[in-house]
Amino acid sequence: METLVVDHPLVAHKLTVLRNAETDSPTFRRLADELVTLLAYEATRHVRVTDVTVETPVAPASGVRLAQPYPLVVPILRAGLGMLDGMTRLLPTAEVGFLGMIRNESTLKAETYATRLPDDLSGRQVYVVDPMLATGGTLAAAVEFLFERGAYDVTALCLLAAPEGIAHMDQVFAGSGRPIRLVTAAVDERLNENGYIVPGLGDAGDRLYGVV
Ligand SMILES: O=P(O)(O)OC[C@H]1O[C@H](OP(=O)(O)OP(=O)(O)O)[C@H](O)[C@@H]1O
Ligand SMILES: O=c1cc[nH]c(=O)[nH]1
Ligand SMILES: [Mg+2]
Repeated sequence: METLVVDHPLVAHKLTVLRNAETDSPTFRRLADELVTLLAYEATRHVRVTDVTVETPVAPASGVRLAQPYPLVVPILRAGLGMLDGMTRLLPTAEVGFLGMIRNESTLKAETYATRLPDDLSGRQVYVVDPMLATGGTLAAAVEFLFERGAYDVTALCLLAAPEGIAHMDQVFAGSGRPIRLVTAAVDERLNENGYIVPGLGDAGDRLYGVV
């Protein structure tokens, strides 16, 4: 998996506030939204465009516009919803599909409880948004699902990633031949015995939406 850690002082600043256990939920939501827009700028570097010519008030100018079919953005519920608006702000013509997944906190295995995606993703560029890549079980299952439906490539935007999760993705998709990219604000040290990212930011879903 091609991994890009966005190295920028504004990203580092916002991430530091997100990590702080004293940051309240409204601030956490706002900063997650701001951060994803900064990550999305890098994550869309490979978005497909077609050449066009427009008439400026002065002369013809060569340019580009987003190619069709437009990209598909897939938030992984629940925490990924906190990154959806920031993503569609940058890609307003994108379609949105939904994957509901939850990690069983005893086994750390991902379970899928909802899918609302186009049946045929042939040729589509897909952007998966989920704040946390921990063991990698959730993202691997999501990417497998998207490839089964024909996705052309998948770019994951995660606020934080663990080395174990990146290694898991590399192992699962070794030799798959399909482009998979990760854009993240930081790769942290490790996972703890409960599968939480260290130092991390805690449970992203709970910090966005409360403990349910
Ligand atoms: O890499 P993994 O070990 O699979 O863990 C990462 C997953 O855990 C979190 O979701 P969670 O299962 O807590 O669901 P939630 O969004 O409803 O809180 C996170 O948003 C990822 O989806
Ligand atoms: O640190 C972690 C790991 C998985 N899910 C989270 O929300 N946080
Ligand atoms: Mg959670």
